[in-house]
Amino acid sequence: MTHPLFPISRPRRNRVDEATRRLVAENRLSVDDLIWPIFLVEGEDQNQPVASMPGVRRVSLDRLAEHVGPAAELGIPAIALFPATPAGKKDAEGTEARNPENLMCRAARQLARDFPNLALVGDVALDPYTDHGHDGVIRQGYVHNDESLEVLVAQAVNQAEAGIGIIAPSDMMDGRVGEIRKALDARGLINTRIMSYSAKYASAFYGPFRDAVGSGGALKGDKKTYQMNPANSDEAIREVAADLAEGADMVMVKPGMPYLDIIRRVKEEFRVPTFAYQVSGEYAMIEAAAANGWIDREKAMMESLMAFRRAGADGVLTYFAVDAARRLRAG
Ligand SMILES: NCc1[nH]cc(CCC(=O)O)c1CC(=O)O
Ligand SMILES: [Mg+2]
Repeated sequence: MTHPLFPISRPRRNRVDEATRRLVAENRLSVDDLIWPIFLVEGEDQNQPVASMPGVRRVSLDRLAEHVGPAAELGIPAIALFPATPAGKKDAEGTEARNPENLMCRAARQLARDFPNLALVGDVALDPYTDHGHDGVIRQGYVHNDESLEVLVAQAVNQAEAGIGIIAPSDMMDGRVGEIRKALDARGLINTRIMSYSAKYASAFYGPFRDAVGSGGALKGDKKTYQMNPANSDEAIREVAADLAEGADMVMVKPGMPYLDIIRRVKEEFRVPTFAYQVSGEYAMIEAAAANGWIDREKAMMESLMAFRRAGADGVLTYFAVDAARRLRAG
């Protein structure tokens, strides 16, 4: 049985050549949609490869301008900063997070000076600074919500005062967006934006990232008492609603590709700026398959990024940002 409209209707007509395909394309990916996560390391003249993330580097501050320059020139609007902290600067309370001279703050001041048009996204969570690798402080074996808030707020204010324009809490403590907003406003930082990792799942896809920042080996247990259960979807809607009510300006879903359904639901429900994080494990999978010759790296990269746009994401944090921007600029 053929479709009753066939052969009058032939869906393939609109796919017949490149010009027509371009005309009828429903979604577009642009350089404006990209946020590039970068890793910072202490020391001098450091540009270290991350084994599980081919092409991704950890750089010291004296090599930072050279690292970030191409992204700025390509017009990528924002970069997200992640510090690798030496073991000697970690403790149970994440004290280094409040140090105005910590690596992240020094990087922020330098970048704000060298690249004034580049938005800086600061990850707020204690895992770079805790010797147990958790995102908050531990009391009686439990990541204590309310006591963690105090440190996270101090961390957020510290970053904002160093020039981070977009504060991105990734810790998943309850109430942190509201407390951070209040503290920023109290200091007159009314235009410091909050991009909340609202629906962040306890995921196996963060493995290579924990390698990159050196928090993986340290992590005791898992993050299931604060990050979301991958089985849940309605809960993501409640999390986003709470963060928006507390003052989040933008929300994020993380990881990305395995959670496109969540992005779609969040976008449809709230119609607010919604971002996806294509996380380290997703990047590593594409790179590994490409290195084996099993998939075409560039095509898989561009297809994965378009998938986020189609799902409803306004932008994507992706380790592919620079390569994708080059590709988009080339036309
Ligand atoms: N709060 C820390 C944080 N911020 C971003 C990522 C992961 C990013 C990635 O995998 O690319 C993580 C790891 C975690 O929650 O353990
Ligand atoms: Mg929450």
